[in-house]
Formats: sequence, structure tokens, C-alpha cells
Amino acid sequence: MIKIGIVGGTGYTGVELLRLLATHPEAHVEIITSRSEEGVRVADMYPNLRGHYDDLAFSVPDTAALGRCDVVFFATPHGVAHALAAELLATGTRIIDLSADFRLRDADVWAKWYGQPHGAPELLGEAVYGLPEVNREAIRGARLIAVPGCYPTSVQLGLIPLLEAGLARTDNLIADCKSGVSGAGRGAKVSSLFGETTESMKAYGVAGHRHLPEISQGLQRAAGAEVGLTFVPHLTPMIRGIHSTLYAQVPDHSVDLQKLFAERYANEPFVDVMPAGSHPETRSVRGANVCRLAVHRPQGGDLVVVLSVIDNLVKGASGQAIQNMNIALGLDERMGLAHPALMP
Ligand SMILES: NC(=O)C1=CN([C@@H]2O[C@H](COP(=O)(O)OP(=O)(O)OC[C@H]3O[C@@H](n4cnc5c(N)ncnc54)[C@H](OP(=O)(O)O)[C@@H]3O)[C@@H](O)[C@H]2O)C=CC1
Ligand SMILES: CC(=O)N[C@@H](CCC(=O)OP(=O)(O)O)C(=O)O
Repeated sequence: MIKIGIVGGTGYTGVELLRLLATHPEAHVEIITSRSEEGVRVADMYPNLRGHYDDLAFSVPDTAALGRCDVVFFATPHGVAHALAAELLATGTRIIDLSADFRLRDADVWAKWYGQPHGAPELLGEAVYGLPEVNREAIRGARLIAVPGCYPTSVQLGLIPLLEAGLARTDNLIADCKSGVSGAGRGAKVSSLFGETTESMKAYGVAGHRHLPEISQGLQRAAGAEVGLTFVPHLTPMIRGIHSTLYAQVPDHSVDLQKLFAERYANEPFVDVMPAGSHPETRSVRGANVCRLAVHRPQGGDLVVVLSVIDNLVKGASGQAIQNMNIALGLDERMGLAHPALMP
């Protein structure tokens, strides 16, 4: 069995890791940390996990104990993995980081967007960006994996077929994205209150959101050129899910876009290109490690619209993290992740 440690077990992505790993045939969670809930049994805090982790309790992070695990997931705010990664890697432990600590290649760009110096620039050369659909070979055997952000996963999967094929104009891409409230984490905040988020919707971060450089980095890699991207995230009254409506100018009408997308993702177990004319719904990916896509060319014009939906906590975080673990360890990529979504 693979010995697993999870740092940050009381957040939404931490408990989602527990839910998914409960049915993973090769994984055994040995350590789950929380500084605020030390000693509390996991099954007492999370009744949905009763019958699974009955002997497991939260403990404070202990680097020596984590270093005895085969894989440590960081489900923590940014900066935490920076502080512990080097020591853990030295013990031979693999790190799968759900935070943004190792997603950007450039430490100065990271510092600008995260408002603090990068805490481990010496590890950036080793860090692998864990989007399997573009980086599978590098993930195999990797010791330090940066799991992509939720918005970046949905936007990149939707636009890369057009960019890799050189079909989309790169100077005016638009990503109009809606997220459920769990994307903001489990910490108490006025902006996440039921009374603030129900029966209302709002944009935020229009002037610049920290996912902009991450998305741009991935799109530039796909396009082989600089990209101009407008990214507008929105908070919507749902718990889970991201719906991205993506706009790209595609002046070449000779290519069958439905076929292009279907072929690009033909061998991808967790990307579903829906039939022409589809409108994927967030509920159809709820709880599942899948991105559903639909490509449209309204009224036969130059503007192409791609619809992309994921569950922010699964393909946008914890499911993708486990997908990365499976690939890194040479397991079947689908192990523990094959279940369908909760809703039609
Ligand atoms: N929510 C989402 O949809 C997504 C989140 N992410 C990223 O994943 C990470 C976790 O997100 P999420 O689960 O929402 O976060 P939460 O805020 O819900 O949980 C954070 C967890 O980290 C622990 N923690 C906080 N500070 C420290 C610290 N200094 N040292 C050790 N543990 C700490 C907390 O427990 P305690 O304080 O008790 O120790 C808690 O368990 C973040 O970086 C987030 O940006 C990525 C993709 C999607
Ligand atoms: C709705 C909401 O607040 N979403 C978060 C992004 C989700 C997230 O956790 O960001 P990472 O993937 O980079 O960790 C935000 O806009 O900051």
C-alpha cells in the first residue's frame, strides 16, 4: 500500500482527498494534519466518512512523520508547501501540492501575484505542472507536482485544442468563468456567507486575478506564442462547480472543430467532448474527476465558443491530485477515480 500524508485535512480539498482515497485500492492515509483540530477523529468531524477512517485522527504537522510517507499532499494555503517541501523531498517523499506554490515557472511573477517572496525558488526546476492532458510524460516519476488551479484547469482544457492547432488568434482570448462558493475554501469569510452568496451572482478580480498568469503560462505553452487573455471570474450561488465560457477568434473555417476536439482528447480518460450543440452543466460533473467540453461556432461566424465544466474540488483539485499520484507512481491513471458524477 502507498503510505499517504495529507497536510491541511480540515479544508474542502483535504476532506475531498479523504473521500476519494477511501476507495482507492492502493492508498492508505496514515497522517492527516490540522493545527486547529488536533486529536479529533476524522469520522467524528466528517460523518460522511464514518466507517472508513475510524482509527485516523488529526495531528499537527510533523515533518519527520510526514517524511515516512510515500506521498504527501498539501491541501494548504499558499506558502505552506514552500516551507516544508525541501525537507520532505530529501527524505524521498513525493509531494503533490494542491496550492499555487509551484505552479508558476518564474519566482518573480509568483511574488508579484501572491504578494510575498517565493519561498523555494531552488525547487522550481524540479516542479512539474500537473495537467496530465499536456504533461503526462513529465508527471511519470515526478517527485514534486504542482496541481493546477481550478479555473486554470477548466480554461486550459477548453482552449488548448484550438491553440495547439494554431487555429485561434492569440491576442484576444476571453475566459468568462463562474465558480461555486467552495472554491473560496472552508475558512469563515463574510463573502462566503449564505446570505451574501444566495440568489446573487457577482464578478470579482476583473483588474487581475492570481490565476491569470497561471492560465496565460499554460496557453502560451500550447500556442508557442504570447497570448492576450481577458479572464473574469464570478462567484455563483452553488456549492461546487466551475462553468467556463471561452471565446476565441478562429478565422479558418476549413477545420471540423468537433473532430479536432474529439481527436485531441480521444485517449484522455477524464475529458469528455460532448456531441455538437451540447450545453454541459456543472451538475453533470459533480463529484467526478471529469471535464466536459462542448465547442460551438454560433451563426457560422469567426467567433468560436467553448463551454467547459468541472467540479472545482475534483478535476479542479483533489481528483486531479490523485490522477497525478497514479501517473507518478506508474499506476492505472483511473484508479480510485472511475465513479460517475452524482447528477445527470
Ligand atoms: N477550494 C477549491 O476549490 C480549490 C482549492 N485549491 C487550493 O488548495 C489549497 C487548499 O484549499 P482549501 O481546501 O479550499 O482551503 P481551506 O482554507 O478550506 O483549508 C486549508 C487547510 O490548511 C490548513 N492550514 C492552514 N494554514 C496552515 C499552515 N500554516 N500549516 C499547515 N496547515 C495549514 C487548515 O487547517 P488548520 O488551520 O487546522 O491547520 C486547513 O485544513 C489552497 O491553496 C487552495 O487555493 C485548489 C483548487 C481548488
Ligand atoms: C470562488 C473563489 O474564491 N475561488 C478562488 C480560486 C480557487 C482556488 O482555490 O484557487 P487555487 O486553485 O489557485 O488554489 C479565488 O478566486 O481565489
